[in-house]
Amino acid sequence: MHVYSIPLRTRFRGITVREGLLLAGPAGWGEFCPFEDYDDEVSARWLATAVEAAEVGWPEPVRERIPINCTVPVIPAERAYELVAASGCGTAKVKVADHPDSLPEDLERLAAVRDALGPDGKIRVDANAVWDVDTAVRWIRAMATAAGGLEYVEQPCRSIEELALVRRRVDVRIAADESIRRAADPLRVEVRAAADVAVIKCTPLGGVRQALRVAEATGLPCVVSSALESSVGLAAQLALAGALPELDFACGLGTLSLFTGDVTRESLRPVDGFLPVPRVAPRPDPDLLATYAAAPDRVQHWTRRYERVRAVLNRPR
Ligand SMILES: O=C(O)CCC(=O)C1=CC=C[C@@H](O)[C@@H]1C(=O)O
Ligand SMILES: [Mg+2]
Repeated sequence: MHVYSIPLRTRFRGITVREGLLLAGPAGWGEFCPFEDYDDEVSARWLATAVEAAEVGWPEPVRERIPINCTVPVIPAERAYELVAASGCGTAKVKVADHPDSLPEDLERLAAVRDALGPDGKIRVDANAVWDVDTAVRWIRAMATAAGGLEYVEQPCRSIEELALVRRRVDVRIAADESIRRAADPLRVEVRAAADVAVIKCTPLGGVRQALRVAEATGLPCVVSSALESSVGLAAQLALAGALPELDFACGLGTLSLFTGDVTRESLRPVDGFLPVPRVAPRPDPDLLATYAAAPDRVQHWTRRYERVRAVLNRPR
């Protein structure tokens, strides 16, 4: 087992350094990387994903390559333009609503992203559940205008009921993310009246097979999106995108561009807006593991966390 610690280029989801634990088994490498605010019960699903990769492997894919969206964090408009123009992606996902007065900056960033993508590009936004219904309706309309059209808006409000109300009042598609992955039972969330698209992440859902079941249960077209993994964890997400029966949208798996480094020489960075579907996770490189080795106290933290969560996962249910 190895614990990595890789600085991010920009703050994302409130963090500036990404940490995770890599483990190896007969089927390959897996990654256990729940964010710090997740307790052991929730983290058990994240561990199940790592264990599936290391001990069982993934189902056969039905496609060989996945279209990828570039992810635009909360950065100034000029930097957003450069990031999107350099990405080679035809779709961009823009993080918005980072603070209560963010609207003017968000609109500027969206206009810059449209300039970089050109008229044929697709732009989606992610509000991470911060708006109430009226704010969502107002801001989505303003953002759709500034962006010259939106492909969808991801999780504008917290509850499924609120998503349904927003959906009736705007003519932009709604995507559900937290509503699915943070549900007590993701197999039983009723999102069809509240959303047009389901965002599915195998890392927090308990593995590729479980994520395929959740995707089917939503009854919606799906987008696979990252949980900010190294290439080892991203490989599982690509296996999911490769195995979904239908895939109509670009996937949010280009997030290594947010990292300053990686644990493998075969980094899963998109080329011309696509990533291949790997059969196994890329092998970590000993020198890179040493470069990005976590400090001893963090290794101890992750080792203890792993042991506690393993006990939760092994508990008879
Ligand atoms: O979907 C993407 O383009 C990138 C992934 C992404 O946005 C996220 C990754 C990790 C944590 C989440 O807060 C965030 C999301 O909300 O989708
Ligand atoms: Mg999201």
